[in-house]
Amino acid sequence: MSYYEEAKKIYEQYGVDTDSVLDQLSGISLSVHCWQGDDVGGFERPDAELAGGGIQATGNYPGKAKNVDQLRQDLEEVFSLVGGSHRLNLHASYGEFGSTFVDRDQIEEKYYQGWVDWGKKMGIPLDFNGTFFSHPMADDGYTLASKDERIRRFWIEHAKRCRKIAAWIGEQQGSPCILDTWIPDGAKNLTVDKFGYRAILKESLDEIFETEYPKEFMRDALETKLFGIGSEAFVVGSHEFYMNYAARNNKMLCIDMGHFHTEEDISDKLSAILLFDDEILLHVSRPMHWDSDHVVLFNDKIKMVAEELVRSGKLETSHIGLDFFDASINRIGAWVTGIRAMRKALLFALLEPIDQLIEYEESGNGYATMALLEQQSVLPFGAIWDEYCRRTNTPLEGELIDLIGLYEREVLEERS
Ligand SMILES: C[C@H](O)[C@H](O)[C@@H](O)C(=O)CO
Ligand SMILES: [Mn+2]
Repeated sequence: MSYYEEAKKIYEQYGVDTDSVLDQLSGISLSVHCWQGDDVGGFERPDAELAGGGIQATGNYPGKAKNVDQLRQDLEEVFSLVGGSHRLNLHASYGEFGSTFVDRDQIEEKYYQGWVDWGKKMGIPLDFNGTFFSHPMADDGYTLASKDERIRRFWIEHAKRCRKIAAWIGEQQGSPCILDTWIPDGAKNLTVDKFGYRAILKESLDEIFETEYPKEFMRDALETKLFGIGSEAFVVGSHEFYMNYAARNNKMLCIDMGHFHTEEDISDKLSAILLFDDEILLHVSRPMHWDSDHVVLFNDKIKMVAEELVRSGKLETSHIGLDFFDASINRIGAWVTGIRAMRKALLFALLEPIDQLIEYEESGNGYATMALLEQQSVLPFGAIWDEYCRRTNTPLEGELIDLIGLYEREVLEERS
């Protein structure tokens, strides 16, 4: 009997059918962020770099993608090493702009046609993000909440164009494009007129959302945040702000695991949000002391998020995006590790004997609930994961270091 067959029998004793779990797992889409490949630089200008905006990429590992072709090449490598269904989450700054500079308030559909075509060829639908940072018009810390009307209008125009582009992408690919809006607006020091800034942001959003797009083409998500580098004292688009805005305006919340106090249990927020909202967008990340965007690992926090999605029965209407960027290590390895870690967490959660756990809980047998969860942690999960890799024609864990090393030597080291 194979290792998998043995493991399957063990899970059967808990009423879990591993074959149907593996089928279910393949169908869950993970939206892979394009920005791990070039440290959030984008391709608006040669050698563009992430600047300002309360986020930071640290490290200078060689081989980063310097143009769209290199990024696609890297992504194709990544997708060959991770199994299951995926989407690509594209930032507006990654368009194909040619040799002329195209400012953010001038972007149009045509700059993203190449990505849509590539996505269709790869069987990978796209999601989209407005880029409200790394730009002189964001240098004073405010974009959509700016008190400078010229700056505010510039970013409103960007946001409107992003929505139009997202709807166009969704229509072309036959799958709704999730548009995430994250703005860096906030202040390093004490801010007196918080109410005023938030009122301006609300006004900007109201105008941006005046145009309705069909749900089958695009959906809007708003990303909340507690603090950022350079916005330690005040973030306009806080959790409470967007919770209220989203609820009253029928928008989706984006919950980034790095955007809360590091001691907060992000997983606990999910059932509270999903009870009232049909959909949610997650930015799965691994904050270390701050919103550091470390590579996601198969750790307790990720497991707890995956468990909540499965236990709440809301996996179908949850959009799982990844948001990490580590410039200090092999970027392909970073991507692959993070994507696979999220997939492992989902598998781990899907293998739970939920009905039995609930039965114990409802009968007041707290010890049995705890004991059953402890048993789960020592079941042969690795055998099921290996089988998933086999069924999706992707490498086993033990093969990754060599494969990624090979790509590094053959491709990344050739980049000047
Ligand atoms: C690049 C992304 O837009 C960014 O990471 C955003 O999602 C965020 O989390 C900012 O802290
Ligand atoms: Mn994020």
